[in-house]
Amino acid sequence: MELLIESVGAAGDGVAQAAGGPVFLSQALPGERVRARLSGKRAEVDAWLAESPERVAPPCRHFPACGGCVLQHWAPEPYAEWKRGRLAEALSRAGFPDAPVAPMVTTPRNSRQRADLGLERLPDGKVQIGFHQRGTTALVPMQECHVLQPGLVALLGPLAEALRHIEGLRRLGSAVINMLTSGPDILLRTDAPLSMPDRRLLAAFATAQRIPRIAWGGKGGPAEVAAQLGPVRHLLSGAEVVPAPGAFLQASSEGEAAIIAALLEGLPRKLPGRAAIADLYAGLGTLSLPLSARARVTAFEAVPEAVAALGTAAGKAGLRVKAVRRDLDRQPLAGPELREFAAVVLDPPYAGAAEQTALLARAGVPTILYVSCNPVALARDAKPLQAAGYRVTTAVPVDQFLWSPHLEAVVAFTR
Ligand SMILES: C[S@@+](CC[C@H](N)C(=O)[O-])C[C@H]1O[C@@H](n2cnc3c(N)ncnc32)[C@H](O)[C@@H]1O
Repeated sequence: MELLIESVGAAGDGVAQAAGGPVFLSQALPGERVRARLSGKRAEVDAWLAESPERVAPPCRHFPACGGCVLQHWAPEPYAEWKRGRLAEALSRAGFPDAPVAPMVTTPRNSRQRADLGLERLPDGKVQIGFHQRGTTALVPMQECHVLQPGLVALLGPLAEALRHIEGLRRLGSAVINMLTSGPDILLRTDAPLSMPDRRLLAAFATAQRIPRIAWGGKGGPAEVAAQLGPVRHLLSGAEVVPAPGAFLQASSEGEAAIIAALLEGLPRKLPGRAAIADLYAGLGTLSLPLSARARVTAFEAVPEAVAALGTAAGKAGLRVKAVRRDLDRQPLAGPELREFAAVVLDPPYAGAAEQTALLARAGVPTILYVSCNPVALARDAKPLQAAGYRVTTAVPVDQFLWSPHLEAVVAFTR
């Protein structure tokens, strides 16, 4: 059948209307006409009858097989406007149709400082490293990448070669690589324990590649250091933090700076002298540390290693940040304990923070700064704020994950 693509959906696919309702087509752009075969809710393109003038040549040889990027074929301006529109739509769904959504802050190519990659041993013993194919568990072995930092990509060939000789990797594993101030920091997870020769091999690899630390863990288990050649440190707004292996970092330092700038912009110009800010889901303190320039900060986070790292970093730098371990799903901040805060920043994981936001709304915290990586959760979590009389004063979309459908946003709600 012939289809006209009307829009791009939340997952980055073109959307057309067929007799039975909307159908989704990979790599199709608004205004394009295609001849396609229907397969459930999806359609496979047989022929492109009219192409969009917004179509561009994807820069990466792995596109579209690699699941890391789905929108490399779209020109930067309409792509940016589409992402901005997703934030406007999410806020509109929450009851804020007139929210002042800023233009999207873009992040450069080759700027991502953190990658979570798959590992797979092939029948011939070689090891492949890469992102997964979209919607499958199959790996696309990475030879180039236009979103990750070049230094990170350059490590992958030598890492695959070293892992070839590691007995602890039987078939499948993963590697989180954080590009820290002190150099690459690698957390390997494999399907068998490391042997002594494995540890020696990893130490030799770390020496050859100047990698201060390689850690290892089983699937989902605790991580242990497998090779440590030097100190590990990372600068966050000028403060020196020692992240645990695999620790959460914002995807790029440019995106991190944009989020911090949007937060500082969203805070009231004048905070009372004794004012305090709460930073919920604080991680290593990426946001708490710069916020402490405006007021004292209490940072709440579930992961004990992150709480310890932030507490130590703030103490050493003499910053007014108190780090508190707390599982905010089990024990969200509520009622009287919220009264001391002039502003609350929250940066929850993908699932959002439904209960916590409802409690913030009920407590009437004057300023709530929501850092979201999921517009669907944001739309849901912002509803109680609308019902409690909050308005959106600033809303900044940040393209932390270039060419993916993921959207990061910083939204200021005030009352
Ligand atoms: C999106 S990250 C943000 C981290 C930090 N704000 C930053 O900018 O680097 C979400 C953080 O929430 C933490 N987290 C996840 N579930 C949590 C929970 N139930 N209670 C408290 N923190 C949680 C994670 O450990 C992670 O550090």
